[in-house]
Amino acid sequence: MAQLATPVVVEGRSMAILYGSETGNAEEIAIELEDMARRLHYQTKMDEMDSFKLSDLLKVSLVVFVISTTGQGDMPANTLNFWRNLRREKLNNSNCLGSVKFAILGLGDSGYRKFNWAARKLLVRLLQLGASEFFRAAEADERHNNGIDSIYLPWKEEFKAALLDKYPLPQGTEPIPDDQLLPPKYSVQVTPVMELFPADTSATKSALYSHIDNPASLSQRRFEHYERQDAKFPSWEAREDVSWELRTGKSVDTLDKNNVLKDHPSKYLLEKPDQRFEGIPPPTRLAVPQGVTAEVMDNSRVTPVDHWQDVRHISFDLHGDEQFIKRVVQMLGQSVLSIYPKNQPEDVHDLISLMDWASVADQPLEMAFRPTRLFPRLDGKPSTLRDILTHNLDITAIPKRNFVRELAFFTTNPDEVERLREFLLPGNEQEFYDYTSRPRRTILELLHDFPGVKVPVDRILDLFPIIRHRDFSVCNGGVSVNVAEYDSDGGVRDVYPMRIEILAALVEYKTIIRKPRQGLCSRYLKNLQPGTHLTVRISPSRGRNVLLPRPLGFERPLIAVATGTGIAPIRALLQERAEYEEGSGPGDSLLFFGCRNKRKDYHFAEEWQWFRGLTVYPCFSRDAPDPDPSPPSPLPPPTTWQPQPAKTELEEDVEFGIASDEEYDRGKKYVQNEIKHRAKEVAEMMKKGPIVVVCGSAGKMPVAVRRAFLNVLVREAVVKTREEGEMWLEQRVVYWEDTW
Ligand SMILES: Cc1cc2nc3c(=O)[nH]c(=O)nc-3n(C[C@H](O)[C@H](O)[C@H](O)COP(=O)(O)O)c2cc1C
Repeated sequence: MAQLATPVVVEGRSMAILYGSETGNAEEIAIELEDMARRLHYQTKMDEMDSFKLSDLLKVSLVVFVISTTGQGDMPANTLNFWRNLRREKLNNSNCLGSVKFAILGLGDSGYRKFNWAARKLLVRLLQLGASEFFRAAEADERHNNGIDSIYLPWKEEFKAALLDKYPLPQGTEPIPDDQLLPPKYSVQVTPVMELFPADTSATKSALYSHIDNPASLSQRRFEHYERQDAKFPSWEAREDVSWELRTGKSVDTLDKNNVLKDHPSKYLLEKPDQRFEGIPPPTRLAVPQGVTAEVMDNSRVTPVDHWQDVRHISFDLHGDEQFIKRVVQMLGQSVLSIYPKNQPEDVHDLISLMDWASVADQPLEMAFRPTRLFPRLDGKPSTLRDILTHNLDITAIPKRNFVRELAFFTTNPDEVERLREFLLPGNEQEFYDYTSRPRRTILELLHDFPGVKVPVDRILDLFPIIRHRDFSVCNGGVSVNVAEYDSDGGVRDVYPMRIEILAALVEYKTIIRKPRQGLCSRYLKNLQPGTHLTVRISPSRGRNVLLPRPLGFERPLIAVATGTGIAPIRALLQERAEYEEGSGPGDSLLFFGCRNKRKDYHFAEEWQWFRGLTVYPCFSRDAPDPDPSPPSPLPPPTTWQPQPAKTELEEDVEFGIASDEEYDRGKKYVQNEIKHRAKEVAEMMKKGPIVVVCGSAGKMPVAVRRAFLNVLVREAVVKTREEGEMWLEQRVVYWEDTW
């Protein structure tokens, strides 16, 4: 391993690097910036914005924010507390951040209407509170040729130069070069066996399998220690010998000395050994902040097996006290369920073998200092390396630059060092992309390609990314259907189970290296068995404020547009509205639902008839034109609309690569075309100031749908121009997009 180069502690030279990130890009950049700052001898603190108090900003000499924009110009979820504090009214005109010097790098996508809004909002507020910008802000754009790197990489170089220029290093101190290894940021240590069992100083390896003649042997006590921790994960000796047994067909109860029984630890296992490497990760739960217990009740595939996509309808019972259930009910129809996926046992085993970690894999770890996002075990027991690799670290993520850079320090093979460093040289971005992102190569696969790499255990938290939770829109709503207040004897329960459902499209694909791939969470969900208990989190979805308080919002008509699993939040909303039918009653609803085939992915088709006042226009993009053109709704087909030549700006959907009117006429139905096709009906509803909800994949669809609405408003003379139409949508309509 390379020699350590320790940054010098320089008085007053400190930097906080705070990130707001949904999918990890901002976090990766924050990690890189921290590395750069440490090499310039800054004392650093890098974390999610939410883990930082406002007053902490005053304690460091410089603050760098790396923040992406999500939703429709929204702040990422892990910044919301920080942002709420920053916006408190009583801070107005206080100049409370007068001593703070900051820089902002925003990440966004100029395909969205509110490009980099999170960074812009943050910048404005920090300046309002008296903070000063010590380096110019930049807005990286996913749309550029090299994605966010096109702006970020040159910005980083300029930023580094500015730091050295404005805050020079003390005389005699030089920046630490990139090819020298910095000390780890986090502290991980395998608990020494002697510390676990201090009385056992005379224990020797020969005692390992001989506790019959040495009843207090180290191995016996050590095994029992692990056994108590988690019956499913015995010590490494057990694993090694189980695989030996499977290979040789010999029994574990063999004699290793005359008349001494080799009492194998696997005798104590509660399950058959060969089950332990089947695809199901152990159900060990993590102490997720605000997490709740959910029990899987059902996990059914809703698309036929011959359909390209496996879509799951999964229901859970949440367990909590009355107060908790009431809180959840308040937001149920407009909430997201966060799931924390785990790695597969065979992948973990594979990594342990590759890294030669078998001898320590099942020993408890001491983590004096760990990343905020790395949640410990819920049962309070110390995590082992195998635990961390199973539940916390994303060993099948696509390797990022930080990972590859660090890895070069942990191989003794000079060819591997050269190859790894080559990836990161300026000009080799495409090569790196072709090796990693394009084929969606995983960290585990990369490590197989570089067999000389042996990562020391104390580096794992610095090196491997942490598993991110995945959010799923809840697809059921309403109060009465969800709360079971009585147990089977009719008595009131202390704990109220509450049913919560999601619709999850599993990500499975073939890449250019022709290996079938599965997302981490998809693989986890696919194997999730009814009866499994897991820790989840439930939180309001972003559009909630617009639609609540109930039932006010529900008195307005609804125009819902969904594609694919985007139907999930809309089903929840419709169920919520149905709750109020008896009272104030919801307005009429129109649903435009886009999918491929009527018989394959028309989710919840059989349910729509039960909603009063709902008209559904399904749009099947891959079905042949219906021989019977009558729509499945009681409304008469429109008579006034005629396809127009693509003359006006409003009709240039083709520019977006989406279906044109001609394609529509050939039977390719897309939601945006159908909206235009139903212009009269949509316009009538638009005049009533409806709630418009657009859910599904981000990108072209929401843009095309908004254009279709503008098209309708102009064609049907609700407004005169597109600009007026935009104002109509802003002011007269509640327009909510939930896309991902
Ligand atoms: C669902 C979704 C919504 C987004 N909304 C916006 C947006 O409103 N404005 C914008 O500039 N970028 C938007 N983006 C682009 C992200 O900001 C960009 O991909 C960024 O690199 C993500 O960084 P992160 O991984 O740190 O979250 C959106 C991306 C997604 C997936």
